[in-house]
Amino acid sequence: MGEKMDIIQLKNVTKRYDDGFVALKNINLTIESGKFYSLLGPSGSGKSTILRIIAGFSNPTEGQVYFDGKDITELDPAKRQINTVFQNYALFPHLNVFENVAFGLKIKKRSIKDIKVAVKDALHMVRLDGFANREISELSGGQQQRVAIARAIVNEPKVLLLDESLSALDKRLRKEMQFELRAIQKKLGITFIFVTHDQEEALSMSDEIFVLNDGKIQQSGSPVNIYDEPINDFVARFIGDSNILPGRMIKDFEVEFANKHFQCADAGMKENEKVEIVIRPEDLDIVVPEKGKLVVTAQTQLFLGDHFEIKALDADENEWLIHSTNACKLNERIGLFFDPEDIHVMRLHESQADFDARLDSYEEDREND
Ligand SMILES: Nc1ncnc2c1ncn2[C@@H]1O[C@H](COP(=O)(O)OP(=O)(O)OP(=O)(O)O)[C@@H](O)[C@H]1O
Repeated sequence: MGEKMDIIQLKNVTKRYDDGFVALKNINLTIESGKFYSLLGPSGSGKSTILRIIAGFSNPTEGQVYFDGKDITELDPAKRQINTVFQNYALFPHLNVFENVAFGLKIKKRSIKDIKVAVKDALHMVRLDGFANREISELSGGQQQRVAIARAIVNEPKVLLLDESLSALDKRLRKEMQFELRAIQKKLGITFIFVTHDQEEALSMSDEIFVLNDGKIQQSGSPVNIYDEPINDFVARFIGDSNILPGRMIKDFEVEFANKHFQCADAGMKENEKVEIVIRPEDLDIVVPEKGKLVVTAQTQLFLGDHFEIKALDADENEWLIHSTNACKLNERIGLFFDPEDIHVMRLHESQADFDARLDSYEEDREND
């Protein structure tokens, strides 16, 4: 694979639908060739709208879309070197696997010989050798998914868009397809842009994640970067479990929360600036009370296979979530130990009430899924 280059750019893209609803607010993003990207966000955050704009099925109200440095904002979708795999796969039920995959090439009037070779290669790529003559109704969900991918990659797109395309699969198959998709992307070396509202899925598959909320990009970066350095409490809560507490910067590298002063790894904020601190549950170690930086009392404990999830209260009744490989005694004082770099300090961006309302609607949507 050659040098990394920018393949898609969205510049100041705003989308206002006919009813006046603004689904995207001044989106700027850059996609490099050969990488696996996820657009991650709750329902209604604008993920599919971005995908439709990249594919050309929808036009931005303001702003430009560039492909390989050329402005394609007004270009017909069929003329873009971009293919989409839709959530419902949109396979033709009356055509068999071969005919489904061959469809686009037939429209392009490629020779029968070429089509046969290309379809065979595409089916091989998605590990469906020998399935060419099967009817769509004779395939499992995962196999249909793979036919949909074969049908897209047979056109040799430079970019493949995948819209919530694993959401119809059961959990086990979904995991399998996550590995499979990632493997296909690596083999092909083309850019994948994957839409999901599942943070674990995005974290495990992507080179880069764009976290979206309310029509805006909240944060972009590698999975590790987004997990370890969430930029605001939306991202901190959306990605993984967190302990989030109000705090105050004392000075560089010193922060106050839970009525105590702690060393931290953050600097450059104003003295007395109000902040929020994030500590991930797996960064808390349980120690004897005398050695703890904080003393809490464990209230509940759940065994989750590879760790215990413990909920505990500190002296101010702040609740702490702890992931521990060892069990602890309930209703007894335990110490919590953490390193300065495990404290992540966030500046305040939005009111708690606004955030809570959004989180509630996100959780409702997940429950309805
Ligand atoms: N044609 C339309 N007219 C008006 N509003 C629309 C239209 N299409 C989408 N929207 C609104 O734009 C917002 C973003 O929609 P979009 O489908 O991009 O979200 P999403 O993040 O992909 O959500 P989901 O995960 O539920 O698919 C939503 O509030 C949606 O109701």
